[in-house]
Amino acid sequence: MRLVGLTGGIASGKSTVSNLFISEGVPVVDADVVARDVVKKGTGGSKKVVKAFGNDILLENGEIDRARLGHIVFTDPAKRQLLNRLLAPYISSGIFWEVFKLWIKGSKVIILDIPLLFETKMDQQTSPVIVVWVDPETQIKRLMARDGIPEEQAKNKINAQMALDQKKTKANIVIDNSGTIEETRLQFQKVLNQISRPLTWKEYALSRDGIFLLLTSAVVGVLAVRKNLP
Ligand SMILES: CC(C)(COP(=O)(O)OP(=O)(O)OC[C@H]1O[C@@H](n2cnc3c(N)ncnc32)[C@H](O)[C@@H]1O)[C@@H](O)C(=O)NCCC(=O)NCCS
Ligand SMILES: Nc1ncnc2c1ncn2[C@@H]1O[C@H](COP(=O)(O)OP(=O)(O)OP(=O)(O)O)[C@@H](O)[C@H]1O
Repeated sequence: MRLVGLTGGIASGKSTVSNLFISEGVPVVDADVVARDVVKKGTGGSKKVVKAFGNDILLENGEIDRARLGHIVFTDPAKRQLLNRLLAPYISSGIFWEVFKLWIKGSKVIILDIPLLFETKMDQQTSPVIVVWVDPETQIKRLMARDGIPEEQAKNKINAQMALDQKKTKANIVIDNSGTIEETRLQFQKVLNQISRPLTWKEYALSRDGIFLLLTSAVVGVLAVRKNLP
């Protein structure tokens, strides 16, 4: 099974690219969806967040007021770190569970759409890592339009993450989503071909599965030889 990392900046187009993967039948685990599930009313995640941030962040129906919590954490780095620290274990086990279910179903390639892939070091579990890049002017325009927020708020959200240009330098594959959706689709097709081909022997040998297989074979081999020794 191959876990492919998909990341980028806020509103750079990760969901847009994820949807292209889904339309080609490649399953995607979306960390934002997992992050929403783990703070639903009554969950352990929700209780932790309310304990740390107070009842003020709750809506009348008992669900977390995401806009309000977002406003707090996107303007205060210490509060953001606190929220990240509280939710990280729930989010990573949620992602693990989604991957496990897909693995049981026999999925050979799974896309992990994780906005904070590098920040949480989850890039170490994925290969290759795809970064969806967009030029800064387009990013801010799309973010303001999508979330209906003013420029200052959009900048706060962008600055809450590792700089997109830095993410680009860490990528194995970059999709430039500054142009039209059609231009992105063309780049996507090439990436799809790239990740759908089987691993070469060298890639397999260097992958964790390959190393595991090699070590297991070595141990089994040694045990078998020792058993037959006089
Ligand atoms: C702050 C919250 C309440 C805002 O909720 P909201 O519904 O407005 O936004 P949504 O969840 O759809 O996130 C939108 C985008 O914001 C960015 N973002 C979300 N959380 C963070 C964060 N902690 N740090 C930096 N950027 C973030 C991501 O690019 C994400 O795609 C929410 O994002 C949250 O609970 N974040 C903490 C959990 C987390 O780390 N999520 C990211 C998954 S790796
Ligand atoms: N190539 C494009 N041309 C025009 N609009 C686009 C393009 N790609 C994405 N968009 C729009 O930009 C916005 C952000 O895109 P998208 O939601 O895919 O980003 P994202 O990286 O998943 O965001 P987030 O980090 O918040 O989850 C959306 O409104 C989307 O419709």
